[in-house]
Amino acid sequence: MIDVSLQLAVSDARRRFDLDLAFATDAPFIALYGPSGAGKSLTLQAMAGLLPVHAGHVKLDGRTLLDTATGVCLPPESRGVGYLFQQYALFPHLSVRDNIAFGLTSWRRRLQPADAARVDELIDAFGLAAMARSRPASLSGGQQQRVALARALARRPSLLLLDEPFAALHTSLRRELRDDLRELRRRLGIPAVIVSHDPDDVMALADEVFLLEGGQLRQRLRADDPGLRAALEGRP
Ligand SMILES: Nc1ncnc2c1ncn2[C@@H]1O[C@H](COP(=O)(O)OP(=O)(O)OP(=O)(O)O)[C@@H](O)[C@H]1O
Repeated sequence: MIDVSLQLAVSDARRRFDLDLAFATDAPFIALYGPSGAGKSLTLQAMAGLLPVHAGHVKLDGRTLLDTATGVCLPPESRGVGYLFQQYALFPHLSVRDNIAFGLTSWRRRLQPADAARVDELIDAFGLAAMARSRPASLSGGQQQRVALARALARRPSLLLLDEPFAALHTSLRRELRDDLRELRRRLGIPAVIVSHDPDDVMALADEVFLLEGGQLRQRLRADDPGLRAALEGRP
C-alpha cells in the first residue's frame, strides 16, 4: 500500500506553484500522467525526500517515510526508494559495474561479497556483461538506461520511482525496455510509480493511473477502465 498526502509550494522570484494532492493505493504499478507543469516530477521528488513538504505524509506498506504531523522525515538515503531520472545521471568516470555498485560502496572501500554478487546478478539480468568495464559514454542510450535502472535496483529498494525513463529513446527501443521493465518489476515484486507523457507507456505498464493538473489530482482510473485511452488522449 502506497499512501501519500502532500502539500507543498515551490517558488522563485516570479512564480509560485502549489502542489496539493493525496492518494492511497494497492496497485503495484502507478502512473502519474498530465500536462507539462502539472506537478508530476515534484510529486516524485517529495516522495523521495528531495523536496521539503509543508504538510502531509508518505507511507509505504505501513512504514512511515514522512509524517509532518508527528515530525517524521527520513532522509532520502533511508527511505529505501530507487529513483530513476530521465537524464540517467550516470557517473562518466566510473565503469558500468562501478556505476551499478556505487550505492553499495559509497561508505565502504570495497564491495562486500554479497553486494558484489548482487551487482553481478544485475549486470547479467540487464545484459550488460560485455560492457561491464566500459564507461557510460561508450554505451547506447538504451544500454545507459539499463545501467541506470540496475543502479536504482542495486540497494534493493522497496519502491521504484521512474521519471520519464524512456524519454530519450526511440520508439522500438522504448517498447523493448518497457516490456523488460514490466517483467522485471513483476519478478522483483517492487511497487513502482512512473511519470510518462506517452499514453502507450501508461497503457502498457500501469495498473492504476492518476491524472494530475495544476498540482492537483483530477481523476484516478484503473487500467481496465474502458475510458482510460480516451482520458489519456484528452478526449471526452
Ligand atoms: N524550484 C522551483 N521554483 C519554482 N517553480 C518550480 C520549481 N520547480 C518546479 N517548479 C514549477 O512547478 C511546476 C510543476 O513542475 P513539475 O516538474 O512537477 O511538472 P511536471 O508535471 O513534471 O512537468 P513535465 O511533464 O513538463 O516534466 C512547473 O510549473 C514548474 O515550472
